Formats: sequence, C-alpha cells, structure tokens
Amino acid sequence: MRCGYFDEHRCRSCELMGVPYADQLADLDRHLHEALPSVPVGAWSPPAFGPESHFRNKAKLVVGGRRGAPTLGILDPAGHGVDLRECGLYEPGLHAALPHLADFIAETGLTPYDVPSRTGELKHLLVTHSPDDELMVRFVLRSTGQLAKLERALPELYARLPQTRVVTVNLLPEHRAATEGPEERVLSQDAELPMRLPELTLYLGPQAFFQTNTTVATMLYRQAQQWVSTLRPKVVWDLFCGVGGFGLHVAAASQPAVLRGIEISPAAVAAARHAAAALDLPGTRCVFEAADAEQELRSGATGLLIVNPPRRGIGALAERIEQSAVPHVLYSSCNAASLARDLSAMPSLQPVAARAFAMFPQTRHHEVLVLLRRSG
Ligand SMILES: C[S@@+](CC[C@H](N)C(=O)[O-])C[C@H]1O[C@@H](n2cnc3c(N)ncnc32)[C@H](O)[C@@H]1O
Repeated sequence: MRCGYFDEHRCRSCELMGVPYADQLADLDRHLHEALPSVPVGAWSPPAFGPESHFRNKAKLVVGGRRGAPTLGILDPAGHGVDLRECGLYEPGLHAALPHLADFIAETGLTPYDVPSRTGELKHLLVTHSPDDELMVRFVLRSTGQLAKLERALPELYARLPQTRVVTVNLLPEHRAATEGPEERVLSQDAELPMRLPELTLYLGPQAFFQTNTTVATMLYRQAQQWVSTLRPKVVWDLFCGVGGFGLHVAAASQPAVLRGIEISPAAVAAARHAAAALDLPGTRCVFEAADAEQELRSGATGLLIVNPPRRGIGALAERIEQSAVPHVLYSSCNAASLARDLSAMPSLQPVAARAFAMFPQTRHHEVLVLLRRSG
C-alpha cells in the first residue's frame, strides 16, 4: 500500500507503510513467536489476514481548521489541524461519508476547537461504519454551547447521509489528550448500530468497544468457534465480553447450557443482551452482567473461560484462573507483552493452539488468540 500523506510526512501513524504486506505478516508471526516462548512451535497456525487497505470500520478524527473550513484528521506538532479525509485505511462506505460530514460541519457553522488558544467547540468526529453500510456519527464537543445548533441541523445530516443510523454528542469539557468524555447524549431515534456479521448481529452503542477490522474480527470469532467445537463445554464464561462477540459466536456453534458474560460497561452489557435475545439460542441460557471481570471468577468455576481484556491484560485474574479447576481458557489479546506475563502466571495451563490476526495492517499492533489446556 502507498499513502501520499505518509510520503509527504503529513501523517506518519502507519509505521509499516510501504513495507510489502507479505513481509508485514511474516514479521508479525516472528514477533509473536519470540514474545510468547511458552507456545510450542507446532501450536501456531499461519496468521489470519484480510485486505491491507480499506479495512477500518471506525474513524477517530480530530477536527481542526476554522469555522466554515474544518479539517478532519490529526493535529500537527503546533496543534493545528491536518486534513486526512482521504486516508486509505477506511472502509469504502466510511471513506465516502467523510467529505459529506466535513461539508455538514462547515455549513452548520460548528466551531472547531483550537488547541493552542483553547477556544472553539467541536473537538473530534468519531464515525463507525457497519457491514450494512449504516453509520454511527458522534460529535465530541467541549460544551453544550453549540448543541442546539447541531440538533437543528440534523435533518440536513440525514438528507446528506440517509444511511446515518445513530447520532450522538459526547462531552469532553477538559483540555486534555482524550478522544472522548464520559457523558453521551443520543440525538437520533436509535442508540445502537447493528453490526451484522455472517452468523449473528451484534449491537454497538456509542461508547462500546468493537474490533476495528470487521473482516478480521469475523475470522477471529470463527477461529474461536473451531477450536472450541471439540471441547463441548456445558458452561462458557466470556470475561471482558464487550457487546458479546466471542461468547455468542462460541455459544451459537457449541450450544452450552449456560453462557455467562461479564463486562464493566453497563451499556455494552445491555447491547450483549439485545444480541442474545435476537439470536435466540434455544438450548443456551445467556446471562450478561455488568461487573469487574477481575473479581468475578469463583473458585469452583468450570467450563470454558474466554478472556479478551484491554491492553493491560487480566491482572489478578490470572492467579484466580490458576487456582481454579477451569480446564480450558481461550485468551484473545491485543498485547503480546501482557499476554506473556499472564501466561507465566498460569503455569498449569499450557498453550495448545495459537494464531496471529492481522487486525491492524500497516502498523505493529496485533491481535493474537491462544487456546490453553490445564495439564495434569
Ligand atoms: C478488548 S475489549 C473486548 C470486547 C469483546 N470481547 C469483543 O470481542 O469485542 C475489552 C473489554 O473489556 C472491558 N473491561 C475493561 N475493564 C474491565 C473489567 N475490569 N471488568 C470487565 N470488563 C472490563 C471494556 O469495557 C471492553 O469492552
């Protein structure tokens, strides 16, 4: 893949831009073999990958520039906007929507936030694109000062982009390097974006986590189904379950009696319940709860444990798993360093299968799935 923004030094975010994709995949595999020495060489499957460009379902854009002429992209070192709306990582439907969103912001007269002077209102534009070509559009504002103006202009947004399903405002009053704040106001009728995957539909709320590469996420869930298919667990735990992707895919394929999902975000839990109800698995009781996954596992727990934590890993949960009788763990990680640390804290569980997933081409970020089996 080539990128003009990269070549012109306007954006250097994609550290591997210009490296042939086959070399990127080979390097990813080599890096994971080295970072995870406890995984036997024979346990690795070749990396799973999708297209090297036009794969991102989500754009996180800093809004810069001035009223009537916004930029959508990043900030330069002086804090001024650099427009990257032609970035080749975005899915085609997302790429096509960005000029319309820029025009909408310009015509509505929303004032981009100016970092050096700490003035203005619109800080970020967060856009998610679904497999059905629908959009969730989130405006991150400094205050509610221009909220009424935005609400009045919504018919114009729907006229320009009729595929817009969810529109929200997120409030980030502080001057800090965060993408969004805790307060979200839904302006549209719908509050969730349906993400229709080949086997089931997940529902994505504004602040919920979803893998950024829908094609590779589908491969990841399918791999989980395949590895679990011979285990036939009666109980499946999905810890850090988000909107339910792993647990529901595995339950749909393996029909356990119980699927128990634990997730810290109540909104994500509500979305997972929605997906479970829509999927309607007659033989499986699906229970999703908002709780701290690191504290939830009881010592007598059995069945299959799926964990898919944030970058920091599973923390104190590793010791609980080690002390439990859980026979199998399926660990999906976006950070090989924390995964390696967690594996060494669970010496009774041996890696029996592993695979890299090229979730983030053009960068060194990765996803890796490992199946562990209790020995002895
Ligand atoms: C990498 S995402 C995994 C989401 C999901 N498994 C999927 O396939 O999309 C990590 C999730 O862990 C949640 N989380 C973070 N800390 C948590 C905690 N202490 N207990 C439970 N969930 C937590 C986050 O809200 C996020 O949804």
